[in-house]
Amino acid sequence: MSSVDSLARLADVIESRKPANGGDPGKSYVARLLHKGPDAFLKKIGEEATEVVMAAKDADHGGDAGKIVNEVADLWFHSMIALAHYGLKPADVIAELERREGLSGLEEKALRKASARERGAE
Ligand SMILES: N=c1c2ncn([C@@H]3O[C@H](COP(=O)(O)OP(=O)(O)OP(=O)(O)O)[C@@H](O)[C@H]3O)c2ncn1[C@@H]1O[C@H](COP(=O)(O)O)[C@@H](O)[C@H]1O
Repeated sequence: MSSVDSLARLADVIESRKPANGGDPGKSYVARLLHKGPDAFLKKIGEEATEVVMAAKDADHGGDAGKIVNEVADLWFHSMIALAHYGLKPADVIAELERREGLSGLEEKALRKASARERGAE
C-alpha cells in the first residue's frame, strides 16, 4: 500500500466528518474543527507550522530530529482539513508537485521574472 493511498484514505475520513456528511463535533476532532470554520483550522495550520520550525531549531541544538516528523504530520493533517473545506484533495497537491518535477526552482523564478518583465514592457 503506498503512502499516497494513506493520504487518500485520511482525506476520505476528513470528508466524512463534514457537517453536510453528518460529522459530529461531539465525537470527532475533525468534525469539531470543520464545524468551527476556517478561522479555527487556519489558526491550527499557523501554530503547527511554527511548531515545525521550533522542532527543527531544537534539532539544530542537539535535540531529537524525530520530533520534526510529529510536527510535520500535524501540519499536513491540519492542511488536509483546509484542502477538504475548499473542495480539494491531496491528489491535487501531488499533481502540482509532479507538474513541477524536474523544473529547478531557480529556473522557475527566472522564467517568472522574465514573464513579468515582458508584461511590463507591453
Ligand atoms: N491524524 C490525525 C491527527 N493528528 C493530530 N490530531 C489531533 O490534532 C490535535 C492537535 O492538537 P495540538 O497538538 O495542538 O494539541 P491540543 O492542545 O490538543 O490542540 P487544541 O486544543 O488547540 O485543538 C490533537 O487533538 C491531536 O489528537 C489528529 N486527529 C485526527 N487524525 C486523523 O483523523 C482521523 C479522524 O479523527 P476524528 O475526526 O477525531 O475522529 C483519525 O482517525 C486520524 O486518522
